[in-house]
Amino acid sequence: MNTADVMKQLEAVIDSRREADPNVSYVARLLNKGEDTVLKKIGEEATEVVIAAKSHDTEKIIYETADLVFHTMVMLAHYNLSFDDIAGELARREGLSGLVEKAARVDSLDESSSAELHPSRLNDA
Ligand SMILES: N=c1c2ncn([C@@H]3O[C@H](COP(=O)(O)OP(=O)(O)OP(=O)(O)O)[C@@H](O)[C@H]3O)c2ncn1[C@@H]1O[C@H](COP(=O)(O)O)[C@@H](O)[C@H]1O
Repeated sequence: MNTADVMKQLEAVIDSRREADPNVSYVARLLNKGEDTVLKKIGEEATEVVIAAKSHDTEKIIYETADLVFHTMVMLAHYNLSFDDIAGELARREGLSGLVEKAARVDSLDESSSAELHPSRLNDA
Protein backbone atom coordinates (compact mmCIF):
# COMPACT_ATOMS: atom_id res chain seq x y z
CA MET A 1 0.00 0.00 0.00
CA ASN A 2 1.31 3.47 -0.75
CA THR A 3 1.55 6.20 1.88
CA ALA A 4 -1.62 8.00 0.82
CA ASP A 5 -3.63 4.77 0.89
CA VAL A 6 -2.35 3.89 4.38
CA MET A 7 -3.33 7.33 5.68
CA LYS A 8 -6.76 7.17 4.00
CA GLN A 9 -7.44 3.70 5.39
CA LEU A 10 -6.36 4.67 8.90
CA GLU A 11 -8.53 7.77 8.70
CA ALA A 12 -11.53 5.67 7.66
CA VAL A 13 -10.93 3.20 10.51
CA ILE A 14 -10.63 6.03 13.05
CA ASP A 15 -13.83 7.58 11.70
CA SER A 16 -15.64 4.24 11.95
CA ARG A 17 -14.67 4.02 15.65
CA ARG A 18 -16.61 7.15 16.63
CA GLU A 19 -19.62 5.04 17.59
CA ALA A 20 -17.65 1.96 18.67
CA ASP A 21 -17.58 0.48 22.16
CA PRO A 22 -14.73 2.04 24.23
CA ASN A 23 -14.25 -1.38 25.85
CA VAL A 24 -13.19 -2.93 22.54
CA SER A 25 -11.74 0.03 20.63
CA TYR A 26 -8.74 2.11 21.74
CA VAL A 27 -9.75 4.91 19.34
CA ALA A 28 -13.31 4.96 20.71
CA ARG A 29 -11.91 5.08 24.25
CA LEU A 30 -9.66 8.03 23.43
CA LEU A 31 -12.39 9.95 21.59
CA ASN A 32 -14.84 9.23 24.41
CA LYS A 33 -12.45 10.59 27.01
CA GLY A 34 -12.42 13.86 25.08
CA GLU A 35 -10.18 16.76 24.17
CA ASP A 36 -7.81 16.84 27.15
CA THR A 37 -6.99 13.12 26.91
CA VAL A 38 -6.52 13.31 23.12
CA LEU A 39 -4.20 16.32 23.49
CA LYS A 40 -2.28 14.78 26.41
CA LYS A 41 -1.48 11.78 24.21
CA ILE A 42 -0.05 14.08 21.53
CA GLY A 43 2.25 15.68 24.13
CA GLU A 44 3.36 12.27 25.44
CA GLU A 45 3.96 10.80 22.00
CA ALA A 46 5.85 13.90 20.81
CA THR A 47 8.12 13.62 23.85
CA GLU A 48 8.67 9.92 23.09
CA VAL A 49 9.67 10.81 19.52
CA VAL A 50 12.26 13.28 20.83
CA ILE A 51 13.67 10.69 23.28
CA ALA A 52 13.80 8.04 20.52
CA ALA A 53 15.50 10.43 18.13
CA LYS A 54 18.13 11.33 20.71
CA SER A 55 18.85 7.62 21.17
CA HIS A 56 19.66 7.41 17.43
CA ASP A 57 17.80 4.09 17.37
CA THR A 58 16.15 3.90 13.93
CA GLU A 59 13.54 1.30 14.94
CA LYS A 60 12.51 3.32 17.99
CA ILE A 61 12.29 6.51 15.91
CA ILE A 62 10.00 4.79 13.40
CA TYR A 63 7.88 3.17 16.14
CA GLU A 64 7.41 6.35 18.18
CA THR A 65 6.81 8.50 15.10
CA ALA A 66 4.09 6.07 14.00
CA ASP A 67 2.51 6.46 17.46
CA LEU A 68 2.65 10.25 17.11
CA VAL A 69 1.16 10.21 13.60
CA PHE A 70 -1.60 7.84 14.72
CA HIS A 71 -2.50 9.99 17.74
CA THR A 72 -2.36 13.10 15.54
CA MET A 73 -4.92 11.45 13.24
CA VAL A 74 -7.14 10.80 16.28
CA MET A 75 -6.76 14.46 17.30
CA LEU A 76 -7.78 15.57 13.78
CA ALA A 77 -10.85 13.31 14.02
CA HIS A 78 -11.72 14.89 17.36
CA TYR A 79 -11.84 18.29 15.63
CA ASN A 80 -13.63 16.86 12.56
CA LEU A 81 -10.61 17.56 10.41
CA SER A 82 -9.18 15.20 7.85
CA PHE A 83 -5.69 14.45 6.63
CA ASP A 84 -6.74 16.15 3.37
CA ASP A 85 -6.86 19.43 5.29
CA ILE A 86 -3.24 18.97 6.33
CA ALA A 87 -2.16 17.79 2.87
CA GLY A 88 -3.87 20.85 1.39
CA GLU A 89 -1.92 23.17 3.71
CA LEU A 90 1.36 21.40 2.88
CA ALA A 91 0.57 21.63 -0.84
CA ARG A 92 -0.15 25.36 -0.43
CA ARG A 93 3.32 25.78 1.13
CA GLU A 94 5.07 23.80 -1.60
CA GLY A 95 7.97 25.77 -3.05
CA LEU A 96 7.76 28.52 -0.42
CA SER A 97 11.00 28.56 1.53
CA GLY A 98 10.53 28.64 5.30
CA LEU A 99 13.09 31.45 5.42
CA VAL A 100 11.19 33.55 2.86
CA GLU A 101 7.88 32.90 4.68
CA LYS A 102 9.44 33.88 8.02
CA ALA A 103 10.97 37.06 6.59
CA ALA A 104 7.55 38.10 5.20
CA ARG A 105 5.95 37.42 8.60
CA VAL A 106 8.61 39.39 10.51
CA ASP A 107 8.35 42.31 8.02
CA SER A 108 4.59 42.47 8.41
CA LEU A 109 4.97 42.36 12.22
CA ASP A 110 7.50 45.22 12.04
CA GLU A 111 5.10 47.25 9.90
CA SER A 112 2.22 46.77 12.32
CA SER A 113 4.32 47.66 15.39
CA SER A 114 5.79 50.74 13.72
CA ALA A 115 2.25 51.74 12.70
CA GLU A 116 1.30 51.49 16.39
CA LEU A 117 4.15 53.87 17.28
CA HIS A 118 3.46 56.30 14.41
CA PRO A 119 2.85 59.88 15.69
CA SER A 120 -0.50 59.95 13.86
CA ARG A 121 -1.67 57.17 16.21
CA LEU A 122 -0.50 58.79 19.48
CA ASN A 123 -3.99 60.08 20.23
CA ASP A 124 -5.46 56.60 19.74
CA ALA A 125 -4.25 55.43 23.15
N1 LIG B 1 -2.29 2.60 14.63
C1 LIG B 1 -2.82 2.35 15.70
C2 LIG B 1 -2.11 2.53 16.93
N2 LIG B 1 -0.86 2.96 17.18
C3 LIG B 1 -0.72 2.95 18.51
N3 LIG B 1 -1.86 2.50 19.11
C4 LIG B 1 -2.11 2.32 20.54
O1 LIG B 1 -1.82 3.52 21.19
C5 LIG B 1 -1.44 3.25 22.52
C6 LIG B 1 -0.17 4.02 22.73
O2 LIG B 1 -0.11 4.28 24.01
P1 LIG B 1 1.25 4.23 24.81
O3 LIG B 1 2.40 3.83 23.98
O4 LIG B 1 1.34 5.54 25.50
O5 LIG B 1 0.94 3.02 25.76
P2 LIG B 1 0.02 3.01 27.03
O6 LIG B 1 0.80 3.54 28.17
O7 LIG B 1 -0.50 1.60 27.12
O8 LIG B 1 -1.18 4.02 26.67
P3 LIG B 1 -2.25 4.72 27.62
O9 LIG B 1 -2.59 3.76 28.73
O10 LIG B 1 -1.64 6.03 28.08
O11 LIG B 1 -3.43 4.95 26.70
C7 LIG B 1 -1.22 1.74 22.64
O12 LIG B 1 -2.32 1.14 23.29
C8 LIG B 1 -1.16 1.31 21.17
O13 LIG B 1 -1.61 -0.02 20.95
C9 LIG B 1 -2.74 2.26 18.15
N4 LIG B 1 -4.03 1.81 18.21
C10 LIG B 1 -4.69 1.64 17.05
N5 LIG B 1 -4.14 1.91 15.80
C11 LIG B 1 -4.93 1.77 14.57
O14 LIG B 1 -6.27 2.09 14.86
C12 LIG B 1 -7.11 1.01 14.47
C13 LIG B 1 -8.32 0.95 15.37
O15 LIG B 1 -7.93 0.60 16.68
P4 LIG B 1 -9.07 0.25 17.75
O16 LIG B 1 -9.88 1.47 17.91
O17 LIG B 1 -8.36 -0.14 19.02
O18 LIG B 1 -9.87 -0.88 17.18
C14 LIG B 1 -6.23 -0.24 14.54
O19 LIG B 1 -6.71 -1.26 13.70
C15 LIG B 1 -4.90 0.32 14.02
O20 LIG B 1 -4.92 0.40 12.60
